[in-house]
Amino acid sequence: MIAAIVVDVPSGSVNKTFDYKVPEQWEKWAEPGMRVIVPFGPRKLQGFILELKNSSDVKGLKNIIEILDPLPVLTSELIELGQWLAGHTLSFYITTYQAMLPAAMKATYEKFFVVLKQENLPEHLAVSFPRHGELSFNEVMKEFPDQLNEYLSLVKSGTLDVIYKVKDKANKKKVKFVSILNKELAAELLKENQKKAEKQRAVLSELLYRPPGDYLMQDILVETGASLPTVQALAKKGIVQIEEKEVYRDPYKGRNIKQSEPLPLTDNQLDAIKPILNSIENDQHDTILVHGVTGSGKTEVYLQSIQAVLDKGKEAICLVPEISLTPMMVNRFKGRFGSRVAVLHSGLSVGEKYDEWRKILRKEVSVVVGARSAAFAPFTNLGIVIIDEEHESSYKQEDHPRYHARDVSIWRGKYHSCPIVLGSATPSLEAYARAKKGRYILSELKSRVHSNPMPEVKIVDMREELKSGNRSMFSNDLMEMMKDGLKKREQTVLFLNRRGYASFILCRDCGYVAECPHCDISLTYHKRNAALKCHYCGYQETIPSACPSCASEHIRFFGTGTQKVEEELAKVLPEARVIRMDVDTTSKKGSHERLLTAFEKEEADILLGTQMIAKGLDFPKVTLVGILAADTMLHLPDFRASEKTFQLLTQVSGRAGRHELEGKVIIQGYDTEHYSIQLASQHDYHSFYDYEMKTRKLHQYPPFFYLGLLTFSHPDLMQAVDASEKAASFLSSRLSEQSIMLGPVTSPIARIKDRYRYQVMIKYKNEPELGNWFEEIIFHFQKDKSMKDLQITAELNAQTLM
Ligand SMILES: Nc1ncnc2c1ncn2[C@@H]1O[C@H](COP(=O)(O)OP(=O)(O)OP(=O)(O)O)[C@@H](O)[C@H]1O
Ligand SMILES: [Zn+2]
Ligand SMILES: [Zn+2]
Repeated sequence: MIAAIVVDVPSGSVNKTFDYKVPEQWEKWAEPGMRVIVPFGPRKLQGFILELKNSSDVKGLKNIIEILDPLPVLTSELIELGQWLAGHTLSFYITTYQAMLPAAMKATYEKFFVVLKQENLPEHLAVSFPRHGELSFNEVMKEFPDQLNEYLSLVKSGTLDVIYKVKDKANKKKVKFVSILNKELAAELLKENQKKAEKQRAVLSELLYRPPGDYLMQDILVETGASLPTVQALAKKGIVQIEEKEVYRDPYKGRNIKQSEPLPLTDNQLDAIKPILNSIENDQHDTILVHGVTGSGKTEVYLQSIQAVLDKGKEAICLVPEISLTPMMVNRFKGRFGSRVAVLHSGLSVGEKYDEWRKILRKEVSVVVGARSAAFAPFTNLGIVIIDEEHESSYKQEDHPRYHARDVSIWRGKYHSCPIVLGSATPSLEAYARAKKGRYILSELKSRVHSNPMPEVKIVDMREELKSGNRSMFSNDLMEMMKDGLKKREQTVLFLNRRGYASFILCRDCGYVAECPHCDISLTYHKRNAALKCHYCGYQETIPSACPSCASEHIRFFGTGTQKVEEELAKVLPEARVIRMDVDTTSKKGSHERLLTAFEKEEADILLGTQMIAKGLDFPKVTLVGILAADTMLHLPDFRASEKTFQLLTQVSGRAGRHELEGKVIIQGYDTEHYSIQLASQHDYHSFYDYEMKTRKLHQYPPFFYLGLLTFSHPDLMQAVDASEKAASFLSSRLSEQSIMLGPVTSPIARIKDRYRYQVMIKYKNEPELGNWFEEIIFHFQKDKSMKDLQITAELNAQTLM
């Protein structure tokens, strides 16, 4: 039997499968989708079996060394999806398959020195080798770095050899259980009245007191104060039995989740769910865009759609952006579907994620709630994929494979003939345009559930405030309303828009801004360790006390951070209890949840935070939302800047007045005339859509054109320019008339990690060969040995130009 295997070598010449022989003893259970270890040149590498066949054209095939999985980890659907995805995102097969699996299943490789000729090994090195004769390469690097050359020359002379070992990180958690094996012996021992076996007797009486069964060793030890050797002694005597069993690490263990029943849907919700249920009923693939204003009850529509899918014996995936995957959100799903829900998000440990994933593979759950990569959940009877907050940019992975969860989901929807639901209060222009064209079904929820009005929004121009003598970061209106809220014991959400808000160091005399010496980007100020950091390469330096350019002492931190707002709040509203949520206060595991729960229990009056409080929160007592610095994002070099601003303001405003109490919103900024701010304050998505579509059309941006992007980077500027020019001339002779080529030009960030970056952008409507041309370009430069420092990234449907 022959296996076609894709091997863990992400490089151009190996994006294909290799044939290996399946050793006889494994022929019975080898299956496509299993991970294997194979020899590859001098190394051992991980790979996936994609296909089994009877013959191969290749002579002298090597054997598979090991099959890692007892069952396939990639379903036949995922194998097919991976091949499509590799083409669609211009990535390697191996990279796409690895992206579908939890990180724990990705092999790591470790190098070892082994002794071939003991007699030639110098004494001072021989002592470092453990008895089994294998010394880890990493250990040498760490412990004896200056001996490395000596080791390497011994490899050359044949005294030592280097071997590679594959390490599988996917460890299962095993836990010890104990049970009574022989009741009579136990009873006998209990009767004895010796002092010395006191602890043993405590264990036995505890076990005999309980109904017969296996008990967690840990519990028994805690209960009786005995130690493990005590129980092991009992096991030796044949009185008890100790067993190791595999258990799942459950991140939500011990949590009390209130069960919820389906709510009777409002008329609006009934209208919105109709096309979804119709699609489920008829096993039909449709993409349905649910455009529902904030607080319109989209989640209930999702939950009841999922119920309909489960009733048919099928499975459901619900994707949620990482930052709104709050415990509150998880509880809504667990409350409805209980232990049938698995959760996948980055807050889980590698082991926890692996366990949640295996529950899916083993069909122990039928609902998955998770961030982007949950789109690959290995269900085999998928009945629906729901993408909440469809417009979120985090659904696009900005690293290989550069996939969009929406595209992956729609592919799967076609495969399983089931509906894909996209939901948002502020749909992406792409999705809404497709819905208008009839490619998606449009389902609108125009009003809030409790038929509350949308909150009243007031825009405040901070330049006017300054003119009238208010130098604080809060406008007079916002101050008044916060005070009012305090009096009425209602709650306030204060949102500080950080994205695009450079917290950099600026010299007030000469305008000098501290920049990274390796990247063309300003350094970010970190108060906690008084350092300046580069977010692209990790470079760090201490804050200068004088300007390096003019020696002035007026060099200081510029920009508003949440910490600063908190300090100011303490000055102007000392009686208010404030909870601050940002990367600093939520870095510890569980702190995110703790803070939100405290706010929910009304232990604070004001929730102050950044992007992480913008979405999904549903607190009945919140009546005021204040948005500080609403316009900062508008100045980013990003054609989506207006769209992102509109979405963010709408989402944040939507936190106010969701239940019985009416809500109010204050938007503060400097560029408040901008249409994205004005229209967000009027909750007018449709006018925003029309206006923004006109600008996109005028400037030939998505959704009217796709963006193809080729980025060249090289330590030598001229080489980067040269390569990009060659590529541009190659493309310009091939592109159709309708397409537009821009560049080569420097990338918006011209240098990262000492590599200069140049880009060529193609705006196109229909260019079926473009992917092939990009690959040809990459392949061409890969063959060119003089260009080995060149890196190229290619994208067919770029979301940003950064
Ligand atoms: N049919 C219903 N009857 C009563 N209450 C409902 C109903 N549907 C939803 N709700 C409640 O209305 C509130 C808002 O619903 P939900 O959070 O789902 O809105 P949403 O559309 O997801 O809003 P956002 O986009 O702002 O997150 C929730 O507290 C929810 O429990
Ligand atoms: Zn200066
Ligand atoms: Zn840097």
